[in-house]
Amino acid sequence: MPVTHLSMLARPTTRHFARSVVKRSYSLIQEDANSSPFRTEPHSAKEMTDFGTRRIFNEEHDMFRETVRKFFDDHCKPYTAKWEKQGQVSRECWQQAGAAGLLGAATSVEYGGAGCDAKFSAVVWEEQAYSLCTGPGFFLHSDIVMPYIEHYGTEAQKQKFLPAMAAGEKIGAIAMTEPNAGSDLAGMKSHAVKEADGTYTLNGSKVFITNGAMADVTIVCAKTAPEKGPHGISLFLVETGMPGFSRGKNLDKMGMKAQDTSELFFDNVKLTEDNVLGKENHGFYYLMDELPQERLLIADMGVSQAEKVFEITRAYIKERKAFGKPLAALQTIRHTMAQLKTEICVARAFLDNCIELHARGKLDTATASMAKVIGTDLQHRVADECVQLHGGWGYMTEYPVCKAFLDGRVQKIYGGTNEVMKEVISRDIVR
Ligand SMILES: Cc1cc2nc3c(=O)[nH]c(=O)nc-3n(C[C@H](O)[C@H](O)[C@H](O)COP(=O)(O)OP(=O)(O)OC[C@H]3O[C@@H](n4cnc5c(N)ncnc54)[C@H](O)[C@@H]3O)c2cc1C
Repeated sequence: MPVTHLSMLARPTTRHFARSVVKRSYSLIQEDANSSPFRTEPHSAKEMTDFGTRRIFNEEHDMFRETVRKFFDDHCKPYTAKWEKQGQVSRECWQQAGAAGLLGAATSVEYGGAGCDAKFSAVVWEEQAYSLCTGPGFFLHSDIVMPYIEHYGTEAQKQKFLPAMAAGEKIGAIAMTEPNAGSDLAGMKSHAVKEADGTYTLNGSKVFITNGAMADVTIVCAKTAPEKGPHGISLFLVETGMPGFSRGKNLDKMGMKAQDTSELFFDNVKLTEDNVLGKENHGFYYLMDELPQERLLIADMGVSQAEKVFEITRAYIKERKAFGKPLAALQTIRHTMAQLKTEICVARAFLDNCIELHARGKLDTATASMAKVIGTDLQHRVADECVQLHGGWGYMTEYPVCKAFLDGRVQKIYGGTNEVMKEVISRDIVR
C-alpha cells in the first residue's frame, strides 16, 4: 500500500488510540504498580516474549505491542537482507513507522507525537529487539534525539522538527563522538566560534554516528568556550545540505549491517542563533540529564534480545538430536539453559523496576548505568552461550542466533562503555 494511503488509514487511528490511553496510563503510573491486576511475569510465562506479561504494563501497552510486533514482522523482517546489502534501511520504512505511530510515542501531541508514557517507548524498542531487526535507528531518533529537541528547543525548533520526525519524514541523529574523543567527551576538538555578527562558524569531525548517512537533522556537540572544558560545550542543530557539512563513508561494522553509521565533517559551517539547541555552554548538562534514558533503553534492548535468543535456543535444543536424542535431554545443556533463564529473569526484574522508575521521572544516572552493565553484559553472555548450544550452525550468519551475537556486541560499547558505567556507579558509591 502506498505510504500516503497508509498514513491516512493508520496514523489518525493510532494517534487517536494513543491519545485516548495516555490519560489512563498516567493515572496508572500514579498508582502503586502492585495494585495492577495480576499479570504473569516472564519467569512463569510460556515464553518470555509473550504478550500480556509483566506488571509494569497494562492492556493498552499490550494492544500497542501487538501493533508494533506486526509492524516489525510486516515492514522490517522481509527487507532486512536487502537493507544489510545496502548498509541502510529505506526511507519508506521510516515513513511507515511514523504512520503506524512508532516514532515519538512519548513526544507531546502538540508536536506530532503520541504523548504517551515512557513505557510505550519501551514497547517499541523491546519489540525491535525481539524482531532482531537492528537496521532502523528508531530508538535513537525517537528516544534520544527527539527528547533533546522537546526538552531544550525553542518553540520554533520544536515546530520545525518534531512533527516531521514523528511522521518519519525527517530522521534525527546525535553526534558527540570524535576520532580522538569517545569516553573522554570533554576532549572533543569540534568547535564553534562566535563571530562579531552573532553567527557561529563550526569546524571539526565526528565518527560512529548512528543514522549518520540518512539523518536530515543532527544534534552536534561542539566547544564554544574551550577554556571552560566540559562547561564550554554547546549543542547545535545542523541540517543536511548546509554548506560545509559533509558525510564520510558509511562505516563497515561487525554487525548491525543494515544500520547506517557514518563519519561527519564540518568545514566552516555557518550557523545562527536559530541552530543553537538550549543555552550556549550548557550542552554538557543536557547530555548528563538525557543519559539515563539512553542507558535504560540500551539495557532494556539487551535484556529483550537475551529473552528472544533464549527462546530461539529453547526451540532448537528440543528439535536438534545428538546421540539419538534431543539436545534437551542432556543434563549439561538443560543446566546451561536453567542458568541463563535464571539470570535473564533476575535482570528483567531489575530492568522493569528501572522502567517503572523512569516512567515516574525517578531513574537516576547511577541506577541507569547499573542497568546498562547488567543488561548488555547479560545479552552478550546469553548470545555467546546460545551460539555454543547451536554448534556449527550457530556460527552461520543465516542463523538468527549468530546475527544476534554479532549485532549485540556493540551494546557494551556505545552509550558510554560498560567500563565507564562502572566509573559512574562507583563514584556514586563513594560519594
Ligand atoms: C555502532 C556504533 C554506533 C554509535 N553511535 C553513536 C552515535 O550515534 N553518536 C555518538 O556520538 N557516538 C556513537 N558511538 C560512539 C560510542 O559511544 C563510543 O565508541 C564509545 O563511547 C567509546 O568511545 P571510543 O570508541 O572513543 O573508545 P575509548 O574512549 O577510546 O575507549 C577505549 C577503551 O578504554 C576504556 N576506557 C576509556 N576511558 C576509561 C575510563 N575512564 N575508565 C575505564 N576504562 C576506560 C573503554 O571502556 C574502552 O574499553 C557509536 C559507536 C558504535 C560502535
